[in-house]
Amino acid sequence: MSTVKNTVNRQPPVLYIKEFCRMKIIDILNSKNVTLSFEVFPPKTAAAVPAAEKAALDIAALRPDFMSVTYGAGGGTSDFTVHIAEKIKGVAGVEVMPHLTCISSTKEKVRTMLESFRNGGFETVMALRGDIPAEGIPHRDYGYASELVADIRKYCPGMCIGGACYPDGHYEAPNKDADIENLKKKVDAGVEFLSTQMFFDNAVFYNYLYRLRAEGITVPVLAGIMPITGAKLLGRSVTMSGTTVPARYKAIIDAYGDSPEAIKQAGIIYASEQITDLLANGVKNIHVFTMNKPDVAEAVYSNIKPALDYLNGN
Ligand SMILES: NC(=O)C1=CN([C@@H]2O[C@H](COP(=O)(O)OP(=O)(O)OC[C@H]3O[C@@H](n4cnc5c(N)ncnc54)[C@H](O)[C@@H]3O)[C@@H](O)[C@H]2O)C=CC1
Ligand SMILES: Nc1nc(=O)c2c([nH]1)NC[C@@H]1CN(c3ccc(C(=O)N[C@@H](CCC(=O)O)C(=O)O)cc3)CN21
Repeated sequence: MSTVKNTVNRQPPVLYIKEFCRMKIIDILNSKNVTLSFEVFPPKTAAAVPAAEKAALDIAALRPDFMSVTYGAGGGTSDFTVHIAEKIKGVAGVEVMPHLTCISSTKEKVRTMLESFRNGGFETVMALRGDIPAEGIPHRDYGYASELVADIRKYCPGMCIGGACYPDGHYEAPNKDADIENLKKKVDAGVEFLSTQMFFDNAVFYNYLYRLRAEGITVPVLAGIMPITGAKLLGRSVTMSGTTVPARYKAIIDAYGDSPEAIKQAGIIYASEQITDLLANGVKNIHVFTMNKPDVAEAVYSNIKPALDYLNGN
């Protein structure tokens, strides 16, 4: 008589993505010559939800190719990431990629978040390690984004995964070569496209892209553009990104920093010019950190829309 071996399956059950969500970000990137996407961040408190919702929906009304919602970055809280993402997708019908960070998370929390992404109909997640909190790391389930990528692959097969990369090198990496080697591991773990940290010097980006391709990293790379609309934002951005600020940008901040209106317009012009140059040099995918400012997103978009339309054959 044969016996059936009673095996205990210790693997958690796999989460399947709902049928109805169909536009993965990688498919959007592959479907057009050039794309424009906008990033927003979630509110910090429940009281701030209506204003954040309105900002996100006003930005979505511009009809970018897709949007991303950060995971509690820059003072926001991850509690509202799914809520804001659902509004954008459900109300405006714009595809969304929620971010997910892992450094302050347990495996259980990651799984719960992935479940809520799946229930919200999201087919793409931006997998990040996340900023190290000032008060230290509360959990040690994850060390690097590549470990999160591996877990998403395991728990959510079929989920499209994006990752971050650093044209100026990540501030914790000993040098750019090591950073690119680590990036290769992350891509090999299952990242289908990359999105860069903000940069203000396109030459830095072109050089970086050349190095990625030479290392065999062939996935699409979204160029991350931050319109600097105030001197304070530049300070915060440099602190969080470690990116270099070209002398000509410093001169603009020095000249107009004290005039909110002048510096805002200068930031819009600088970002629009950066994007125009990137598109002219064959960069296909532009990702703008809108800082939840619909007027800034709209101004940048209207400057570059004719170029995008032309390159897309419209
Ligand atoms: N919260 C958000 O929405 C966003 C956050 N970020 C920030 O970007 C930063 C890093 O996140 P990720 O790029 O996802 O992290 P990552 O884990 O890919 O890389 C972080 C650092 O660890 C190094 N590293 C990676 N794998 C390694 C390995 N196997 N061995 C040794 N070193 C390794 C990298 O070179 C890099 O210096 C964080 O500060 C994150 O918060 C960036 C964009 C958005
Ligand atoms: N290291 C790092 N962490 C991030 O979270 C991050 C990046 N880099 N680079 C790409 C985008 C840019 N992000 C940003 C950039 C700036 C702020 C920021 O200045 N936040 C303000 C609050 C803004 C407001 O409430 O209006 C802050 O005080 O932190 C937030 C997110 C999120 N992303």
